[in-house]
Amino acid sequence: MEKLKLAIPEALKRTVAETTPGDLPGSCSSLLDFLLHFPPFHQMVEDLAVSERALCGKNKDEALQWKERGNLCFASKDYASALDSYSQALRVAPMDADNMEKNLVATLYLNRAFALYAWYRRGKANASLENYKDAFNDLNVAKTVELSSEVKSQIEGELKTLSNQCGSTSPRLQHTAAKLNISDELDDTKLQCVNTPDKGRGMASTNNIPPGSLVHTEEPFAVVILKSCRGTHCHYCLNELPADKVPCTSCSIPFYCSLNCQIRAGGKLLSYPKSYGSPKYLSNGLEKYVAEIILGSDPETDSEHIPEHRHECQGVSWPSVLPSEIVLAGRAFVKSIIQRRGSLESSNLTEILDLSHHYSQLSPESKLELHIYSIVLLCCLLRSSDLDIQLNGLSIAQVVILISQIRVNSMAVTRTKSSDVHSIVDKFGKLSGSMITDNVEQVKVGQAIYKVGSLFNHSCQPNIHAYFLSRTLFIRTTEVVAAGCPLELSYGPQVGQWDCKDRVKFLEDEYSFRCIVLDSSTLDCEKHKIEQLRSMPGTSILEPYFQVEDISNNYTNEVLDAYLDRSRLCNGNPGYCLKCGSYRDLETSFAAVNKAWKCISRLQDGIVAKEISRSQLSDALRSLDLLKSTLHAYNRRIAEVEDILALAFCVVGDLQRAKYHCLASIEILEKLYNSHHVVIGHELVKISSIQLSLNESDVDSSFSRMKDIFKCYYGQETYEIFPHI
Ligand SMILES: C[S@@+](CC[C@H](N)C(=O)[O-])C[C@H]1O[C@@H](n2cnc3c(N)ncnc32)[C@H](O)[C@@H]1O
Repeated sequence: MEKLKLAIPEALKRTVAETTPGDLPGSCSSLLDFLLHFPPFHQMVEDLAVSERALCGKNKDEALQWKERGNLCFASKDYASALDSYSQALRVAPMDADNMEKNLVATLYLNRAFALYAWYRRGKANASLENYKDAFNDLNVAKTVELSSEVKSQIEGELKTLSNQCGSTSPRLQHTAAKLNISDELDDTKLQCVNTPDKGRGMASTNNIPPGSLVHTEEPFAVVILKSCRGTHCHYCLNELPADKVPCTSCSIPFYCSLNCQIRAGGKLLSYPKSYGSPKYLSNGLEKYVAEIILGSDPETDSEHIPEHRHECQGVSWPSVLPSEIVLAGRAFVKSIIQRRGSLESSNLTEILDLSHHYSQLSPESKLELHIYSIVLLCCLLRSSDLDIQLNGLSIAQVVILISQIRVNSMAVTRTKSSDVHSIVDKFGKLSGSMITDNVEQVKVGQAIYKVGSLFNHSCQPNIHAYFLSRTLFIRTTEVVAAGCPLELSYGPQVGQWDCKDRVKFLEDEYSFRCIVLDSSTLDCEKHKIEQLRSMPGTSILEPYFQVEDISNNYTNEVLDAYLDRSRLCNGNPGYCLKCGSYRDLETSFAAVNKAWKCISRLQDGIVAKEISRSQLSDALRSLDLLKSTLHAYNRRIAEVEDILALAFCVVGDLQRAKYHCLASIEILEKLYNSHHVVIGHELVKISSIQLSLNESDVDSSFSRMKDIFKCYYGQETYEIFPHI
C-alpha cells in the first residue's frame, strides 16, 4: 500500500485530495488509469486474489502435521487439545471429494469423533474448556446411552463435580443461536424517521414509551468478524466457538459454531459423517441437542438469504489481509448486486446503502487511501466472484462512498464478558461458595451495518440502549420517552467512561460532529464542581481546573459564556486554587498522583498473578487516600480504585473490607450516573456476590435492584446475556 501511495504523482494526489463526492468518478477513473499502467499494482492484486498463490487455501501437509499433533494429544488423554488439533487439521485439509485427499478428511472427522466419542469425552473436553452448559448436556447423553450401571454412576459423580464447579463460577455464553420471541414485545411501539435541524435524519417515537421497552430489532445488512476474534468466535453468528467447531469447506480462514452457521455463511453443505448417529431413548431436550451437534439441524435457510462468505472463499488472501471495514464493504457491495440481480449501473453514489457519510470532511491522506482500497477491492471481487462487476470511475466512486458510509454507520457488535476470581480463590483455598464477580466488560467481536439501526443519532444523555444476541441488534428504552421525542444512543463507550475531551475527540474523529448535549451537561458538571470547591476548606483541587481549561481551549466563547463565569477563569492561573487563590505546586501534585497510580497498577498485577502481599495492599490504601485528597471526591478514577481494592480484598478473603470498598465505588458512580444506570447494575452484581458469600440478608434488596436495572436495559434477554445471574 505504501509503495503504491509513494508512486502516485503529486498532481494526481492533489486532485484526489480536493475531491467532493460529485467529482469522485473523475478522480477514481484517473487513479485507476495510473494504477493499471503500474506493474507493482498488478503484482499486488495477483498476490491478493489469485488462488494459485493463495495463502489461505487448503494445505494437505499442514493438515497432516495437525493430525499428528492431535494423535499425540489423544494418546496422552488431552482430549481438549486433540479436539482442537483435529479441528485445525480439518480447517486446512482439502475437502474436494474429487481429489485423493478425501480419505484424510474422513479420517480427521473420525478421529475427532473419537475425541468426542461416547459423549463422555466430549463432556470432559467441554468441561476443561469451561463450556459448562455443553459439558452438562454431553455427560447427560453419555449417562443415558451407557449400559453399564457402574459406569452410569461414575458419570453421575462427574456430573455432581461439574455442578459444584460451575455453581461457583459464571458459565460462558453458549454458542446456541439467539432464539427470539420478540414480536409481541415490539407490537406496541411505533418509530418514525424524522429530519432534525442539526443531526440529520434521526429516529423518534410516535407514542409514549415506558422504560425497558424493546423498540427495535434488526438483522445486519452485512457483518464481519474482527481479526482478533477469528480463532475464538463463530464467523457467522459471532458467538463463542464450541470444542467441535466447523471449518469452512474451501478455505482455511473461517470457523463456525455449527453446520447451520457454515451453510448460512458459505452456502455449501459439508458432507458430514453421520456414523455416530443419534442415540435412542433420549429426552426431547437432549435429542434436539444431539441432532444439533451431529447434523447441524435447524438450518434457517430462506430464499432471500445471501451467503456472505461465498465470494471470499477460494483460499485467496485478500479477505484476511485487507482491513475489516474493506472486507465488510465487499460483503455489502456483493449483497447489493445480488439483491438487484445485476450490476449497479447508476450515477447515484449513495445507492448501495442509503446512509449518511462525511467524505468531504476526510483528510487528503484518508481520501487517497479510500481511493486505493476501493480499486483494490473491486479488482479482488472481479477475480473472486462470478458477478457482473464493472471496473470504472463510477463503480469505484460507489465503493469509496460505501466505505465512507461504513465508517460513520457501522456498529461494533459486542459481547458481554464477565470474569471472576474463582480460579484465584481456588488456589488460595480461602473461600468457598459464591464469589465476587469481576468486571463485566463489553468485548468487540464484529463490525456490522444495520440499515435502520444506523438512523439512531447520538446523545451524551441517551434514552435508549443497544445490545446484541448473535448478530441481532436489540434496542431498548432506558427511560420514559414521550411521543415525538428523539430516540438517541450513546456512540462509543458509556457516558462517563471517558474524559470529556476524549469523547469530544472521538465523536469528531469518527463521526465528524460536536455533541451539543455533551457541551451543556459537561459544563453543568464542571460548574457544579466549582460550586463545591467554594464550600470546601482551603484545599486546592487539580481536576476541575484542568477540565475547565480544556473546554475553554476547545469551545467557542459564546457557548462558554452561557455556562461559566469567564472573569473567574481569566483571573485563574495554572496552579492557583479557583476558590481561595492559594498556590499549589502542580508538578509535585502530578508526580504524587502518578506514583499513586503505579501502586494501584502493582496491586492489579498482583491480582492477575494471584499473589497479593500485605505491602501491596497497604500501599494501595495509602494511594487511595492520596488520590482522594488531590482529585475531586467523585472522580471516576477513584471509583475504579475502590473497585480494584474490593477485588483485592476478595482475593485475600477479607470480604467485609471488599464490601466496604465496593459500596464506596457505588456511592461515587451514583453521583456520576443516575441510580438506575447499567453501570450501577454491574456494581450490584459484585456487591450481591459478596453479600451472598457473607450470608447477609440485605443481598435480596441488592439483587432485586440489580434485576430491575438489567430488565430495563436487556429485558427478557437478561438471562442470556448474564447467565450467571
Ligand atoms: C449513524 S449516523 C446517524 C444518522 C444520520 N443522522 C443520518 O442522517 O443518516 C451518524 C451521523 O449522524 C450525525 N449525528 C449523530 N448524532 C449527532 C449529534 N448528537 N450531533 C450532531 N450530529 C449527529 C453525524 O453526522 C454522524 O456522523
